[in-house]
Amino acid sequence: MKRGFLKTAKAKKTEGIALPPVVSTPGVPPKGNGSFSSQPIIMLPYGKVETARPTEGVVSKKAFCREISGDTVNYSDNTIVFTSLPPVKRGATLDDEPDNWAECVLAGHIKRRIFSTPGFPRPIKKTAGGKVNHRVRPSPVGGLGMFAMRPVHTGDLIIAERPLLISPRSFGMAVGSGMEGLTQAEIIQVNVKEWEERLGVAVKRMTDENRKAFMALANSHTQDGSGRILGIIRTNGYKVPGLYDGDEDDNAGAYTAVLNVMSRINHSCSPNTAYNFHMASLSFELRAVRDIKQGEELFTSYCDIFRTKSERAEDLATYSIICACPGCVGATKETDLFRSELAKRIEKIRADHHAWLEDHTRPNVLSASLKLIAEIEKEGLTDAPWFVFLLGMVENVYSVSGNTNSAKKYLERLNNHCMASTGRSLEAHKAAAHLNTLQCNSESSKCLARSPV
Ligand SMILES: C[S@@+](CC[C@H](N)C(=O)[O-])C[C@H]1O[C@@H](n2cnc3c(N)ncnc32)[C@H](O)[C@@H]1O
Repeated sequence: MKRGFLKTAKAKKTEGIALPPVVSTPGVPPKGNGSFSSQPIIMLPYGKVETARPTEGVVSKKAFCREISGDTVNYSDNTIVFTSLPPVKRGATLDDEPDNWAECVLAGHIKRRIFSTPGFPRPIKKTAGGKVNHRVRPSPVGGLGMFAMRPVHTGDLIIAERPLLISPRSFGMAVGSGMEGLTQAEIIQVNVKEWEERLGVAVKRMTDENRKAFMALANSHTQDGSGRILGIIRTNGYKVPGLYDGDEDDNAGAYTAVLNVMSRINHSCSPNTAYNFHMASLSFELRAVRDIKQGEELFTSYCDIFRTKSERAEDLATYSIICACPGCVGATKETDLFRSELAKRIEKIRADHHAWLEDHTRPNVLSASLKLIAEIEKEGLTDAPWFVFLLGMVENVYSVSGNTNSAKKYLERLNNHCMASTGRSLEAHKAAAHLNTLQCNSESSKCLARSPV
């Protein structure tokens, strides 16, 4: 297995270039502390894009790779590192490393961050009883999809998987070096071509098996100038929570992961699963956000589902998806309003609940919470990051009122949903304190966005 790094060459000027908000993309070589936030963002095109003039022969930047040890972490922050994580022995096979490993294109400081995660590299989590809970097969929605092999309950782990590839979501765009006279579209093309070559270094480092799986993934970017690898990343990438250059909420500095199995999951605006990224094991975990029947298709959301149908449609166009999920087919003005105002409604109930906790002569929030839980379930939004608040408040009211049976039932639901949305049980991360720190506003849904990005 080759280990190497590729230094970013100097260009006269660089700008951030990033894909539309919900699409995963390659990334910008970070400056200094790796912040891209001050860089202007240019969205990569999608759909059918006419090529202007051929840009053959125009070179934006020079780059080189050299072999180094996978355990090395003393890079400068703005070195782009090509590495296998967790580190594997040269020539390792999946028999040696059954949990697999990810080929990574990372800024030096990101590799250090991963290495400094307590417990890294942990083995990936196993499903209950080691059972295989999913299957990939043709989907009525389009191409292949993931399906439940057996009934799964809220919070159950469906699959834990290491990515095939982790790479930055944006990349620095050189606008000098012989590119005078080119249009912006042409400069983007030169840079996209160069980025494709760099990504090719990481893909080449994969085992034959992993490379074959990677190259077989869907590509909905065949006509917009993306190379094949970039197209696959844009179609299948998941934003990697916790890995970012600069600000966490700044999509330009985010990283994206492509997975063998989980990248086969299709989109729904009323998803039945949620994903988490577990840094210590460098793996993604997919869990059910409601009970799922055997044979049901599994879905995640590729966009912010707390937006209106037309806003969601705009986001999904970058994947060439015209969504026909029940949430879109049955969309009305009321459901649009329900989705976009959900966070606010929960926040209001939380405020009323706190007031009740201070003064029990005030009305409690039981009926308002139960009503909203039923509405959320009907609209299929149980992966809302704020859903746990409602369950927690119902449990709390029952508990304070001495209704222990109902309190127990809601505590169990709360625990399952906590598991589903955070990957940990309530107890495991002292959730009472932790959950209270989650912001109950639409921003939190964005930063917790679980979709392929
Ligand atoms: C991450 S891949 C999902 C797996 C893909 N179906 C496959 O065959 O590998 C994303 C692509 O799947 C298709 N897709 C996913 N969800 C869809 C949906 N709800 N409706 C139509 N097409 C969808 C689109 O072509 C999209 O670009």
